[in-house]
Amino acid sequence: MSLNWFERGTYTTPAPDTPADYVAWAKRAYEHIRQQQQVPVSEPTPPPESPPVEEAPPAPTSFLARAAALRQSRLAALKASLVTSEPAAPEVAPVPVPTPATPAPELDEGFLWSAEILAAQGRRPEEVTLEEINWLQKLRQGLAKTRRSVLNQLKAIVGQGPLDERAVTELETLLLQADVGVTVTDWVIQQIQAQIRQEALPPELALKLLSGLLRQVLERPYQHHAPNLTPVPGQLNIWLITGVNGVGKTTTIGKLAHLATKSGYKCLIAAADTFRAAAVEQVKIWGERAGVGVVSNPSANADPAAVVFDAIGAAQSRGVELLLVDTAGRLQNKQNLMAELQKVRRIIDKKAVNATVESLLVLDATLGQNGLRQAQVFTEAANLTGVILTKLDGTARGGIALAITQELGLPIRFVGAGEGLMDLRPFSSYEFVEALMGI
Ligand SMILES: Nc1nc2c(ncn2[C@@H]2O[C@H](COP(=O)(O)OP(=O)(O)OP(=O)(O)O)[C@@H](O)[C@H]2O)c(=O)[nH]1
Repeated sequence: MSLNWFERGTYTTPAPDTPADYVAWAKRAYEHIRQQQQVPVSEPTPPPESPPVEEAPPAPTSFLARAAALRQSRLAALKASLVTSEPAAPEVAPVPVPTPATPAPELDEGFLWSAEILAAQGRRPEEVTLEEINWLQKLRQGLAKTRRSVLNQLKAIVGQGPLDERAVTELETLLLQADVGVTVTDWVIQQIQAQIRQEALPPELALKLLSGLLRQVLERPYQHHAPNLTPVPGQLNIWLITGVNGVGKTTTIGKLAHLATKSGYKCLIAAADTFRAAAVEQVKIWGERAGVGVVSNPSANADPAAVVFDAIGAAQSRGVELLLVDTAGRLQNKQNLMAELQKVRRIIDKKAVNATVESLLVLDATLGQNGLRQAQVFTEAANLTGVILTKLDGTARGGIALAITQELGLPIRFVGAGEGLMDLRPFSSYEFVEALMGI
């Protein structure tokens, strides 16, 4: 099977020890990606005229400035080493360079940051793909608003030195502003206070402590749910995709279908949001983009359960492994919504006895705490097993991810950070917190 894009995997390679090792790792990953693209490594990185580090920027004083300067110097070292280790340009007639499927990677600060995140998780540079690097950069850019509006101030507080009571109060305000929610904020503050009562924390350790606490909150649902959500190959998996209209359900189904086909799964979509005719048309367009068939019923206001019935039949006869079911999301009438989702569920349980069923709620991150209230309704109606958080690219409320895991007790399974086919990936608490807090 090809690379499984649903798997987060646990990697065993030890993370690099020193900053220099991280640079070497990034260099190998960069060269590996360039080789995969069959583009000569030589042309895009002109030697720095004079190493940027030696251009004597004003002496950084704060912890944040020092960290940024350190990253810049690593980047300069990485570029320089790439240039010096190149073979001489071959003296052969130019061979037409195949057009790469995706543009050549930029060896920039974003690449280095992404490489560090992958290396720290025990990945090997030879396994890394450009899509992963691009995704991490996208996630980091997506969370930039949250980071800038709130968390940069937050880091400045913990980065200034030992935390006093005033700093703790400021921390509290900032976490609430990021839509982290009262419960999580209280818990984080309690933990931090317990720690600073014992010792004054240097800035680096205070930041680490904070990141660790945020990760703990995001990972709490794994006590009751598996940490990964991967379709079981060779059997039918049915994922019910629920959520209010406009949160990005259809787009998400298209993106999931794309991940599935890329990973080698046989995938099918059931257009069971029959309430709006346009919804069926939209889902068909996404199905086409992802190269996945769509089962629908052309008659107006067709019974969604009947569409699901037909789709299960088609899935079983075609050996489909992942059936994605688009459901209606109107909330005007909770009873109807509940009855409809329950009917769909009954059909699945009857007709696909052995299928692995997931019920995933799509939430729009830009709605912040309001999204959580919608979620309560679906929790009652749809027997939810996880959440997909969309539109992280357009919000300063990225902290809502923490409120979701805390308040709903459900794992975040995927995050969306853009409108393109590739802009959705399985959730990783490590990557999320690094993108949120990353310097
Ligand atoms: N910026 C951004 N936009 C997104 C994302 N996901 C979806 N969208 C946009 O959100 C809008 C609504 O997306 P849909 O997929 O149609 O939402 P829906 O929940 O299916 O809504 P209905 O079709 O009305 O049921 C579209 O313009 C999408 O392009 C995301 O991760 N980031």
